[in-house]
Amino acid sequence: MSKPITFVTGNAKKLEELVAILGTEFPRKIQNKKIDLPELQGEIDDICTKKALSAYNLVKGPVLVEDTCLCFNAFKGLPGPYIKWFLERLGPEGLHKMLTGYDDKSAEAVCTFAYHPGGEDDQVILFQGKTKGEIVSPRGPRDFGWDPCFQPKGYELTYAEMKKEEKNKISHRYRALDLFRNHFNDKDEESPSKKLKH
Ligand SMILES: O=P(O)(O)OP(=O)(O)OP(=O)(O)OC[C@H]1O[C@@H](n2cnc3c(O)ncnc32)[C@H](O)[C@@H]1O
Ligand SMILES: [Mg+2]
Repeated sequence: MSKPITFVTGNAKKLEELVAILGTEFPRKIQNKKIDLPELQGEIDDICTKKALSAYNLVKGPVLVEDTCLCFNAFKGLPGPYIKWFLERLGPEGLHKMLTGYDDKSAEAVCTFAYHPGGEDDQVILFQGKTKGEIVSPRGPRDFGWDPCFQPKGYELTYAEMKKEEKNKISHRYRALDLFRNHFNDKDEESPSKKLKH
């Protein structure tokens, strides 16, 4: 029997969505450790790889971490991995106001899971999912991050206004977890979609 995978996150909402998306069919047990790991500056793949390695150093077993970016196209990808600090200071209204003066309100939500299988010589594997959308004036409940100001492309509702099940069918997190799930189901080991060893 394989060891359980410890999902290390300080964010209860991420955990809630992971549990809902993976459902009961996922072949490995996932347990949670609530630690807000330090995140180094840099490009997303490096941030995630280092986050996974620091989680592995704490847990010394299979670990999973996740980092979420919100990338404004008008800002050439920023705030990206720094969205947490922008959101904390400015709120969803402020994120929308940042784009006043720019015609291009398009954005991309990017979720990267980093998995360390837990062995001393193992490498970190990344699974990345992206959902395109637009930054709008906030609408809907305020229980999860920037959900009120992100309206996915092709939808009339913001993530916050959508039913959880609906968000979980199209979200950046769903797409990343779909690759993660396939990795364990051995379906797409050689998939060309982003799955990199670090
Ligand atoms: O402990 P970790 O896993 O790092 O949790 P965190 O809350 O620090 O998360 P990040 O470092 O990935 O920062 C991402 C920011 O975006 C927010 N966020 C993440 N996923 C989101 C989603 O699906 N919808 C809305 N906001 C989200 C989250 O609350 C943070 O403010
Ligand atoms: Mg964080």
